[in-house]
Amino acid sequence: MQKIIVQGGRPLHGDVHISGAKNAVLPILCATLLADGPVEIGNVPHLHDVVTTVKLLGELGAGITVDEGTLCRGSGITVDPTTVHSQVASYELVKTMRASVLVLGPLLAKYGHAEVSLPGGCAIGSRPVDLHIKGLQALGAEIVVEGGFIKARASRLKGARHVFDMVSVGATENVLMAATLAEGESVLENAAMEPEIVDLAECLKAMGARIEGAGSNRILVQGVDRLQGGRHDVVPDRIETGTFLVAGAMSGGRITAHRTRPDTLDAVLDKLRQAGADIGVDADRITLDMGGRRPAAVNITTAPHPGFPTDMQAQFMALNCIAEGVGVINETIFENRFMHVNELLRLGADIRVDGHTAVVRGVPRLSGAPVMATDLRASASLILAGLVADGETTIDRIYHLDRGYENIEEKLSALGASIRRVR
Ligand SMILES: CC(=O)N[C@H]1[C@@H](OP(=O)(O)OP(=O)(O)OC[C@H]2O[C@@H](n3ccc(=O)[nH]c3=O)[C@H](O)[C@@H]2O)O[C@H](CO)[C@@H](O)[C@@H]1O
Ligand SMILES: C=C(OP(=O)(O)O)C(=O)O
Repeated sequence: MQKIIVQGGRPLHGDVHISGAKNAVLPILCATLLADGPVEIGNVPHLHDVVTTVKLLGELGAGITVDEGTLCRGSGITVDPTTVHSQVASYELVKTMRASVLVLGPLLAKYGHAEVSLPGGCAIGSRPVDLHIKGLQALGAEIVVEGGFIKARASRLKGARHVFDMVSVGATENVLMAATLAEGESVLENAAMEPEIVDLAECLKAMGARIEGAGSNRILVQGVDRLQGGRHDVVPDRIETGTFLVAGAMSGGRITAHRTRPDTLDAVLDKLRQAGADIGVDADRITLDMGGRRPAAVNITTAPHPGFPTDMQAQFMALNCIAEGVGVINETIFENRFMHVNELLRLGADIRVDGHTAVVRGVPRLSGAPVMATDLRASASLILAGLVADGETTIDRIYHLDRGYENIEEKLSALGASIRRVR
């Protein structure tokens, strides 16, 4: 089992290059199933979740070509869906990565049937898929849940107006992908507005889909008979960007994140400014300068985009742990996303949890200790805390981290952190 060892106390300075977004590339890889020809995807991050998705597409029969380093940004993956011969996504793969459920809409729309294992819950919450199912049913699919599988059929999906009961990123993605090949017009109301939805829509449009309004809560899709191959570069990862900026802020340093998209990070940048950081923004660059200051505690309530992202909650919890003052964090998206609290307590943090609310009283110093990663962003928060703790912090179970951060140790080392992976 691999571990990460961090020696705390070094301010971070310098430049970091941001990778393509995990939460954009996974739906985009699934969307390639809709095409009648090869789809080339650029700026693909090297992540375990990407490997799992590629494995799933391979199991369905798609041809996969990986072009390492042939593109100036990230690597490229070409998916040729013309050889797909199976419409069944097995439990073995879906259970390791819930984004696999995003093959449901594309397979159903393209082949008229699909069987996808129910993803089940995960450490951060129960994560149901009823909204995905209801949205596809609105397009005319017949769906039963049987033997742990979602079994869907439709001779051809039919465009419809559908209002999502609540904002769901995954359900919006699944239904949006399915609607591209449905007959006639679909109107998706109360749609999620995340930048990853916009990126998915851009990729679908490059394949010939007719979509308007992605990024707003009302998406219009004119169904087409077929989608062709195309090419698309994945949007930079706003959560990776935010994680590095928080690391800079906690350490009192100055860092510049390159190849990012500041316009996807408004809520996070606002909170960093409130914490006392000077933030400079360019078209594809963000510079954070803390000038050696200790951050001020910030209050946070997670919400669908453009609200504060749940995927940045754990990292800001780490910031509040060493901030001046008291920060109150409300988690409204996932019922169990405070798994990092007990580990942060082991480092000397002062946190009290009551239901969905955590009250964090900043302490001047944390002290290094062995801790255990429980999920992806919890792992990131423990690294951030370790970077400013006295002495050594050892983080166990870091396989969670490899799902969503490309070369995090190398990137942090280049900024001056003392961090290494041991096997
Ligand atoms: C709105 C939101 O912030 N979504 C986050 C969610 O996306 P992800 O797509 O995983 O989750 P959803 O956006 O679908 O979930 C939002 C909420 O809706 C509920 N729900 C969802 C689907 C469904 O069929 N039924 C149902 O009740 C969920 O339990 C949750 O409380 O996790 C991702 C990974 O952390 C984040 O990148 C997304 O920003
Ligand atoms: C929890 C996350 O991802 P997933 O939905 O893939 O588990 C995340 O990106 O923070």
